[in-house]
Amino acid sequence: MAQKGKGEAVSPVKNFFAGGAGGVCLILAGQPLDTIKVNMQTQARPLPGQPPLYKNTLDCFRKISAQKGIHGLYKGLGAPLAGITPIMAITFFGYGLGKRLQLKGPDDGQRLTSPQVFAAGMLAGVCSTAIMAPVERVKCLLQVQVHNPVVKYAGSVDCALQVYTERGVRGLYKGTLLTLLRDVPATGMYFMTYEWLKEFLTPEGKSVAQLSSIRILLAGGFAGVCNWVVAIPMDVLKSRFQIAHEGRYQGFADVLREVLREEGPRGLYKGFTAAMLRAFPANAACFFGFEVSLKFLNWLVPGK
Ligand SMILES: CC(=O)O[C@H](CC(=O)[O-])C[N+](C)(C)C
Repeated sequence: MAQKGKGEAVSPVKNFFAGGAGGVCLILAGQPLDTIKVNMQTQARPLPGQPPLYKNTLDCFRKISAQKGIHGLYKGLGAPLAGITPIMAITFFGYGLGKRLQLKGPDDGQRLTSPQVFAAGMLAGVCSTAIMAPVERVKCLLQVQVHNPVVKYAGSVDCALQVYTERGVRGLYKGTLLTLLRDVPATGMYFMTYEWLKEFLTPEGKSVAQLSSIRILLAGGFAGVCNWVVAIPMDVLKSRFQIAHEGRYQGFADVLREVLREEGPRGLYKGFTAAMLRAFPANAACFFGFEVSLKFLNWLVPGK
């Protein structure tokens, strides 16, 4: 494909702050559908002859909002807001670092190829897992408690403290391998799709840096969808593993076996619709927030 303009200068530090702002936008736009996704993925198997608790995404939305109000859909918001902001900051930092490591200099004008962008994205996935794993653990525990009659956790901090008191740091980091397996390839896909689409959507004779807001939203939205197409099977296993009682599974192979035995390969795509419905607006908002913040930072502190 023809190169549309020079490669932009990359500053991992500016990426860090702009990524944090993108993370806030992502959560505000995507949290209700994330709650639905996790509840769909983790609902108990119905007894023979009984209907499932949630028949589909819409049914899950109706039941949770009828039971707990719209507030119920924002349950566990504290943890992702406090967690996703640094996660996205680190993700974009790792991505910037991955790009910088492959460039000759911070603004050498070279554009990275798609595999190089994918590699930078994978590095971002490794970096973000350090925070992503415990944040996802707390978030999943809180989200599934929505349909429990007994409220065990009063909120994100209480949940993190209880898990820490009962199981220590290992308890908080339960599901780290699955988080890595989910996010390393998915984050590669995320950034590769975004950069490719930005280039694709740039009109001939224009530079990628001049891309309109609507096209940034489109590229970001589709990047989120592609992230989840790759991530969802591992996400199903991760969510189940992270909410399971101690000793229920020996490892993730156990969870995989159980899902395949009980539900077949379709079970690995549970919550797919909710994940996709959330992915587009959440990531469109995220990349838009990121690009606007980066422009602002470049105006505030020109250069690297
Ligand atoms: C799983 C996750 O958090 O995905 C992020 C986007 C989203 O929809 O939440 C992207 N990324 C994995 C790159 C952080």
